[in-house]
Amino acid sequence: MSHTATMTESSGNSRQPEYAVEAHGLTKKYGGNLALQGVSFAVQRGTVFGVIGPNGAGKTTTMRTLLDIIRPTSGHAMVLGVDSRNAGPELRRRIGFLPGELILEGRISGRRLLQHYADISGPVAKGRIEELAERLNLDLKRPVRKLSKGNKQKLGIIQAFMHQPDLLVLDEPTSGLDPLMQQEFLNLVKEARDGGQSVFLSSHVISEIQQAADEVAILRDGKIVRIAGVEELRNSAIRHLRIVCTGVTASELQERLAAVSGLGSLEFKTSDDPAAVEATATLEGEIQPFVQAASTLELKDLVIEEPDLEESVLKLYTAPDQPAPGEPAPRQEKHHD
Ligand SMILES: Nc1ncnc2c1ncn2[C@@H]1O[C@H](COP(=O)(O)OP(=O)(O)OP(=O)(O)O)[C@@H](O)[C@H]1O
Repeated sequence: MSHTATMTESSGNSRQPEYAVEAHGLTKKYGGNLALQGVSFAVQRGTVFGVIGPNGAGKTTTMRTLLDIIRPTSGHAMVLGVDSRNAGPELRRRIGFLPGELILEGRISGRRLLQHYADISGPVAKGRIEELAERLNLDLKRPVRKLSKGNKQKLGIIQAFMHQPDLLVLDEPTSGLDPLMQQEFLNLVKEARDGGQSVFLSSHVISEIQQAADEVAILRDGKIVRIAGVEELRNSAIRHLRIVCTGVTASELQERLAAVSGLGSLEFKTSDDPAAVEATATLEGEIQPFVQAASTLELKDLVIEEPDLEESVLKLYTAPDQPAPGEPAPRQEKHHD
């Protein structure tokens, strides 16, 4: 595999990498424990890429590898066009990192701490720290050690965003934030993306990924089980439906719908109308085959609910590794070269 990043011409003479991050077969072993097992993905520049997965899936390990805090056992990553193993201070300044476990102690005020970070990270526009603190409702005068968990998290977010880095790497960024602040954080992410910055974030919260990310990777046991656009994931998600019809018995209804792909088993209910048959079921994937089959019935009522992204992601957390025969293989890696 090539160790050079894919480059595209941008305006002027400079060549910019097409991908802000490219992970190529990252593996990480801790003794006998395989924390990462060949993780590959690519984050297109100017987009938000979310990683979601259960505890211990390898999200933090992936991030630490990208930042060269730890070295992969095998594989490599390109970050802003540079091999992460060659990451020097210059590359670090172009990255805003919010670690998952933020340890902030000391008597100094939030403002002093941020100024100290600004000396390391490079120039911060005048008034930027105050603007972010105001938006996140954080008192910069308070000593850091006296801040609550949520307020420490806000300081962490400010230090990651303040110098408007090309890439933001954010590990569980909203942990400890109240819903209003979570929303403000999501606004910051959208603004960063709209300004051309790239964002790589991890989360446990599916709704947050759904709101913030363009693309999402689902990580489980150190492996990526699926990478998809949020819309694509939603379209393949599970929907709940309810059907009420006349002119058929329960078993005839079952027979008529038996061939519909993605339809779960029908659960029959007692209908208000004694002449009608009522059933509920789940539907996965395309709705067209079901709608077609349903159109041949004497429908009294049909409800197809909004797809439930959460349910479908949770299913992927526990789904078997290999796709069932006849099903398309999950998309694991984007084209890089
Ligand atoms: N320093 C370490 N030494 C040994 N094992 C480790 C170390 N760091 C992580 N692991 C193991 O690697 C696996 C992945 O951990 P990681 O922290 O990357 O998961 P995560 O997806 O970030 O989980 P969480 O959502 O709980 O933060 C886990 O099994 C964890 O126990």
